[in-house]
Amino acid sequence: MPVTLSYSGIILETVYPIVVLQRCPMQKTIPIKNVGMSNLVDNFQREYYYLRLSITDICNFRCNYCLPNGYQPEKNKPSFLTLSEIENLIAAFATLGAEKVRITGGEPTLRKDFLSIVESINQVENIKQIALTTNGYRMLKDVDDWKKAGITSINVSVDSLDPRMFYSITGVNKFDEIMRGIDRAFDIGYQKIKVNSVLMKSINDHEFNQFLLWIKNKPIQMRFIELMQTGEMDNFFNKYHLSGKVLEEKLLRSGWKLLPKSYLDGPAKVFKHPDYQGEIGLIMPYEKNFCASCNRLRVSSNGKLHLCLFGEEGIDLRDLLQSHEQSTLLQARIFSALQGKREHHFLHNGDSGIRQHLASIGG
Ligand SMILES: Nc1nc2c(ncn2[C@@H]2O[C@H](COP(=O)(O)OP(=O)(O)OP(=O)(O)O)[C@@H](O)[C@H]2O)c(=O)[nH]1
Ligand SMILES: C[S@@+](CC[C@H](N)C(=O)[O-])C[C@H]1O[C@@H](n2cnc3c(N)ncnc32)[C@H](O)[C@@H]1O
Ligand code: SF4
Ligand code: SF4
Repeated sequence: MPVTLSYSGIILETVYPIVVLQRCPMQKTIPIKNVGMSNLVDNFQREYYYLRLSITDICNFRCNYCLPNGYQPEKNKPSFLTLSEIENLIAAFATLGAEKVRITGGEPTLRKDFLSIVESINQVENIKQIALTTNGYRMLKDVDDWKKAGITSINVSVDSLDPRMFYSITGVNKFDEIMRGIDRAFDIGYQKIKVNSVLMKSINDHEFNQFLLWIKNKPIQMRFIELMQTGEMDNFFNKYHLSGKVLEEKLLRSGWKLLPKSYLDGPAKVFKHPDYQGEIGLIMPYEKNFCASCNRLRVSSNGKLHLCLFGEEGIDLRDLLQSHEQSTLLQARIFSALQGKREHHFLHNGDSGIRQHLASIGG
């Protein structure tokens, strides 16, 4: 059944009625609740203030859980969003209420115009945080420039504190340099660094106590991420997935306390202990209700809006990123698409949608 919606006086033709109909098969009037609101709110009353923007899917690492064979160039692939397309995109999201942009990839810092991208996002009114997720390859050399350009917070992936294991997971022998990059970030004034580690049974789970020791006197938020199943994994997931619940119980037993969350925070459950300067974050996407607090949307490096980390093909925005004058239409398309966002992922059924690996969208 076609449904006509309007946003800021513009008639929207498509509102993804199938999703809505599946939720209420008996209803003739479709209850789209958020029509006419200027902020990004979905049909489950979740609000979106946080955009994860992937600026490239190229990566120079070969993480065993992500790109075990390294980055494979594709023929006839669309080019990455240009600086001006990114400016138009961020301006539209900011008008819709986004306050935080996370730049991710692939490895985002490999883009030659990385600093210009950050600088231009920094000019957009209403954007309060520009965060970066990086493998840390360029951190030691470039973190000063990142800060000057406007990066407000950095998440860096370090899957092991043992340099040999680090090499075996990532395929890159840069452990010491990445550690020095983190130190440099503190030296130049970052108050906190978040470190991501994908939890893998018998690969790095035995390092938990070393990680604790590491953050005792450092303001690091050490995050353990449950391995998520993606299309390119064969037996990897079954062999190595470990629930973060075990760590949560351990933390609670030894006096760590769950901290409250801000509306701009990502999905980690964050714990604090009076004897530690650092914090522990657990990202547990297989936990019940993980998606209830979803506050983020994603745009891929070729300009597709992804409502969920897992799932659909993406909604092309690129034709509306060509000039500032298209902003209202662009906002309308984003708003309309959001009304089709699903309540949660279907990872429990082994369904990661089209997601072959997380480098394609930035995690
Ligand atoms: N399933 C799922 N995983 C997510 C989501 N957001 C982030 N992650 C995973 O969390 C891990 C860390 O992500 P980061 O890029 O560091 O960002 P974040 O945890 O959202 O960080 P903050 O914005 O600093 O709170 C990655 O492995 C992501 O794939 C999400 O919405 N759903
Ligand atoms: C896709 S990477 C992109 C940014 C950057 N290259 C990096 O590694 O930080 C973003 C995050 O996704 C995580 N990730 C990748 N594949 C994953 C998977 N299958 N399960 C859980 N986390 C994953 C990585 O550990 C990293 O922290
Ligand atoms: S997790 Fe990040 S660094 Fe590792 S292969 Fe994927 S995109 Fe590259
Ligand atoms: S899996 Fe999808 S719905 Fe759930 S938190 Fe992540 S992006 Fe949001």
